[in-house]
Amino acid sequence: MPNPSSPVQPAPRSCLRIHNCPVLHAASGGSAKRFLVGDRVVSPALSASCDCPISPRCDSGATRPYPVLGTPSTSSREDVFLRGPIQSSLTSAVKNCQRPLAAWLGALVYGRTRYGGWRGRFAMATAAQRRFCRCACFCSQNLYVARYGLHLHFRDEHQLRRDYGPLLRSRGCVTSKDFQQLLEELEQEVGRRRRLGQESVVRKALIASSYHPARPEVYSSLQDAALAPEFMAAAEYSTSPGADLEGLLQRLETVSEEKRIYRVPVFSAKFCQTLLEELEHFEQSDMPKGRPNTMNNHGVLMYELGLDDPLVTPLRERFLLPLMALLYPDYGGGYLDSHRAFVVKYALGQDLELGCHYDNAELTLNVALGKDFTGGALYFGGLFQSPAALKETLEVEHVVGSGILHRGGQLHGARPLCKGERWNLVVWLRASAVRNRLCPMCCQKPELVDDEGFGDGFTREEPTTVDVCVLT
Ligand SMILES: O=C(O)CCC(=O)C(=O)O
Ligand SMILES: [Fe+2]
Repeated sequence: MPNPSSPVQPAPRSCLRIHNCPVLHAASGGSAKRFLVGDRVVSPALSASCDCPISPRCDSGATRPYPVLGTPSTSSREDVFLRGPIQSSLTSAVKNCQRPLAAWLGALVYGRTRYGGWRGRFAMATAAQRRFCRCACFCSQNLYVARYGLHLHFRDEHQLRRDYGPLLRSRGCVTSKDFQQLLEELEQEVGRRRRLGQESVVRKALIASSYHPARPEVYSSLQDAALAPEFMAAAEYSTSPGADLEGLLQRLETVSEEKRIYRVPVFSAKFCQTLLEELEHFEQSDMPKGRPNTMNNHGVLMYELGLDDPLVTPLRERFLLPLMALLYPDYGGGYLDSHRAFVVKYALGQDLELGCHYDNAELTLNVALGKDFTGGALYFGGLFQSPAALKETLEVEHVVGSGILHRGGQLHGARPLCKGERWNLVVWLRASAVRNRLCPMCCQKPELVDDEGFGDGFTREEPTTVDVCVLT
C-alpha cells in the first residue's frame, strides 16, 4: 500500500501530463474529453485534483505514447481507446503511485459514463471526499483454507506450527509436503490481500475503458421498475412518520424471529434476468476479474464492473438504510455508510458450496438472481460470539428475486448445489460508527490502514454515538 504520510508528488505544471496518463484514460471510461481540452483541465473539480500521483511516471516511464485528445468536438470514444501495453503501464503506474488512488480517481470518474448515462454524483463525491480504511488484521487473520475447513491466523512458519500443528494434523495436513504447500498458499494469500485494493482499482479502470457490456441499461441509475413492489413498499413504509418494527414486519417474511432473519422480494424477475445476462457476458469476456471474497472463487465484484455507483449505492442509501434502521437499530442499521457488494456463482465444476463463516459486515443482504438450480440452501447458526453457535442450525432456501436479510455476525454457510447454476448478489453492509470501535474480524480496536474505495468500511472519523449491543 502507498504510505499516506509520505510526501505527495508536486502538482504537474501542465495538465498535458495528465493527458497522457493511462490511468486517467482508463478511469474516465475512455471519455477524457469530458475533462480535458487541449492542455487544460476544464472541470473545477479536476483542477483541484491536479496533483496526479501517476503523471510523473507517465512522462518518463510510459512505454509508448498514448493517444492525445483533440477538443471535445473532434474527439470520439475511439480516440482514447487504449489497448496492448495498457495493462503493464497501469500496473507500473500504480506501483509508483505515492498515495491511494481512490480519492484521485473518484474526482475524475465523475462525469458521463461511456454509455451516455450519468453515474450517481453523490456516490462518487462520497468516495472522493471520505477516506475509508481496512483493519491491518486483513493481512494476517481469517485466512481460509477450504480443504482443511479452517480459518487461520498466520504470521510465520513458527507461529503456524505452534498455534495449529495438532489441529492441522487432525484435519489431514500430515506430511512435511502438506505443510510446505499450506505455507506457500498462506504466503501467497497474504501477498494477494496486500495488493488487493490497488489491483482492484486497476481492474476497474481497465474494465471501464475496454469492456463492452451486453446490457448497458443495467449501468444506468437504479430505476423503481427494477425493484419488486414489496421491497419498495417496505422501504417506503420505513421512511414514513410513525413507522415501527411491528409495522415493517407485516411487510416482510420473518424467516426466524429468534435469529432475526427476514426475506423480501427485492428485484423484478425482468431485472434479475437482465442483470444475469450482463454478468454472464462479463464472465465470458477476457476482462480481468477479482475474487468476490476470501472464500468464493467465482463471481463478480460490483465495484470493479462499475455497478456499485448506479446500482448498489442507491439500493443501500434509498432502500436498505431505512429498512435496516428499523430491523437492526442495535447493529448499526441506521448508520450504514458503505458496502462491499459482489455476486457469487455456484456451478458444477466450480464452487459448489460455501463453508461456515460470518461476514465482514454489520448486516447482509443476499439476493438470489437465478438461474435454475436445486440445492444450495443457506444454513444459519447463532452469532459467532456465542459458544453454542452451531448447535441448532436453520436451513433457508433461496427464492429467485428475493433477498435474505441477516446480521453479518450470524454464522452461516451454503449447502452443496445439486443441479444448475446459482448466482446471488451479496451486499455486505457496513456502519463505520460500529466497526470503528471494534473490528468484527479480529474483535479488537481496528488498526487502520488507508485503502481504496470503501476499503473495509472503517474511517478515521470519531464514531457517531450509536447504541450497540453486539460485539461487546
Ligand atoms: O452462497 C450464498 O448464498 C451465501 C454467500 C455468503 O454468505 C457470502 O458470500 O458471504
Ligand atoms: Fe456470508
